[in-house]
Amino acid sequence: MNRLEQSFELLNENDGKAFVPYLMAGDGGLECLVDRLLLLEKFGATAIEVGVPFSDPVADGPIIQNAGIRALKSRTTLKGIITELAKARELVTIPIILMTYLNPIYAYGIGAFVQDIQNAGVDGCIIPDLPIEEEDMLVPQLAEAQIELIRLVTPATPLERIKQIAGRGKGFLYMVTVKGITGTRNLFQHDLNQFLRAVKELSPIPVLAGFGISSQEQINELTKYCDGVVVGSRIVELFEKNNLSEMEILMSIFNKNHK
Ligand SMILES: O=P(O)(O)OC[C@@H](O)[C@@H](O)c1c[nH]c2ccccc12
Repeated sequence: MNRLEQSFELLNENDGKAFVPYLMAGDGGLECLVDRLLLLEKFGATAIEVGVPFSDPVADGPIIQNAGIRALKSRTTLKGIITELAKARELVTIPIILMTYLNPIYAYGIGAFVQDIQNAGVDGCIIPDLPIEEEDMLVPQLAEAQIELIRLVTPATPLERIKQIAGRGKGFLYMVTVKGITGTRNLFQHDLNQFLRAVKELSPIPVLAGFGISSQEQINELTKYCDGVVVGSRIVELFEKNNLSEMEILMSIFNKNHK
């Protein structure tokens, strides 16, 4: 069983909810990546989504776009990130999910990419611009390397397609909460809970909500209807401000040491 499946099994046994923070690799310099991953693990992360900076990040809002620009300015490369992740794997026990657009993988070479991330102990990938119709170019190799592709559905995805997408995955289904880009928001569409419930019903694997989540209130509300949350922009912002105490507070309900 893959590390991701294991983590979710453990959560289920304890009636727990998952917290998956996102960070941009190379923001603040690639040399701080391992320490940041360790910190997120200590604060109670279930798994960590590690973003690869890219020049045309079509799904990203301003906070993550800017983090990507900072990372690219400090000359972060996919190769460099994978090298750091291999070091992290010796210390970090929770699953690592690499989030990248397709283009950097393509430029790296698909075979080399899969082999290198497998050696680095990566457990999953999120590739937002890889539709299920095109998966064959990559997913068989990932499956062979025991790396899960985490697939996304959004409020614009028809129910029939949600069923199809959810039925393919093993790790978790990423439920995008908005028809839009990443970034903190105060309000969600009023029918979001209904949508979450419908997705949850259709999905044989855990469902995590992401996009626009930045407060404990939002987390408490959303996790009534799903198995956990992904938080990106808020975490990126707190790392940038070096406001680690606020990060610890945001994650405190997930930190078993505090219970
Ligand atoms: O930043 P937010 O609104 O908290 O959303 C999570 C998100 O950042 C992270 O999962 C992510 C960053 N870039 C992406 C691109 C596509 C899908 C997901 C992502």
